[in-house]
Amino acid sequence: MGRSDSQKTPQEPLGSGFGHYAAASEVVSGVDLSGTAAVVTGGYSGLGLETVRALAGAGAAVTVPARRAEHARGVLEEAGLGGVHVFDMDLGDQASVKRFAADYLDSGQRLDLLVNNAAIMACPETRVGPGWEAQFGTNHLGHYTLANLLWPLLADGGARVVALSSTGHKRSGIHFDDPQFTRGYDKWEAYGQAKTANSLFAVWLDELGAGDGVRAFAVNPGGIMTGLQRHLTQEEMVAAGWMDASGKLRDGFKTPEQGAATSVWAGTSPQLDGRGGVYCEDCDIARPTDPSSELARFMGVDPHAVDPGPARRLWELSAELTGVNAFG
Ligand SMILES: NC(=O)c1ccc[n+]([C@@H]2O[C@H](COP(=O)([O-])OP(=O)(O)OC[C@H]3O[C@@H](n4cnc5c(N)ncnc54)[C@H](O)[C@@H]3O)[C@@H](O)[C@H]2O)c1
Repeated sequence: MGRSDSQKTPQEPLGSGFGHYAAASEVVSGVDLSGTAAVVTGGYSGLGLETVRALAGAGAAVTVPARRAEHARGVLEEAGLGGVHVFDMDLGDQASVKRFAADYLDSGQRLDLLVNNAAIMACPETRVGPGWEAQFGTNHLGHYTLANLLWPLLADGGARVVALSSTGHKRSGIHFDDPQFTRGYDKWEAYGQAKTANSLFAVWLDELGAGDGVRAFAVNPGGIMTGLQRHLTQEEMVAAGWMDASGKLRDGFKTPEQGAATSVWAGTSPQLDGRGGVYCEDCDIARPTDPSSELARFMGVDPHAVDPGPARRLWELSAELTGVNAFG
């Protein structure tokens, strides 16, 4: 298990040929995923729903673990995706994650792709589980436990794991001295920590899993208006530079179907065979952030989000907090 440094995938683009606005359906056009199975968290709204649509459209059997399963079933049926399996799961509740993982393992299904897509963003200070900061507890620790408990199936299938990160990672590394923000809460710093955690999780899972053929990728989907912004006022979105005062989005925003493209690409592209542990955007491996570029706020990956040192330390912290570690 594990790899030597010389086998690491460089954080450099491959030239996938898909542009910024490629749609998820284009990425799987002509691709046959029948006989494969995927789990997509939060796969009934925003990017998750479009990820499910693309994967199921290409023939994959898709399961959506959902906090509101009845609601999720209704949405999926209305979207013409009634064949998608839906289970209950609240990522902020470790017992619920464990129940879902046990149910999935019992279901006899295989697992070729896990998309850790669900998240909350910039919420008011909230605690989950034993007092964990909600964005860290939900976006990172929930998915950490889910992937570790599904590890036997991931390893069986030589699966890929896709972890949704964000340009939000640029806002913060991991606060190893106070990961739960007990000394003062900042909603963007907490989202930044959680999205850095999603990326570092992919880096270290890839390190641990590559020997068993399991490869992991972090994905920045780009900017897309979805339910994720529910905790923000229009003034805050203007201040963030996402829209002008009239509410018009800045250039570069994507539709949800375009926003799902990089998740689908990272989960299925043969170009990534034998690679992993990298941060992707616009259907390619992202470049490291170029500080001289005007787009540096929105594009590229900051070194702290792909650094194996904190990635390993975060894994150890997560194992200690959750009591779960498939590699312990
Ligand atoms: N929309 C953007 O501009 C953007 C930008 C960068 C990254 N992302 C990332 O993309 C992913 C998808 O976001 P989206 O924009 O589609 O948002 P969304 O709000 O439409 O979807 C998030 C999903 O997560 C689910 N979820 C939230 N809390 C949960 C919990 N406790 N248990 C189970 N499920 C839970 C929600 O029910 C929802 O289905 C997120 O990881 C987000 O951080 C989005």
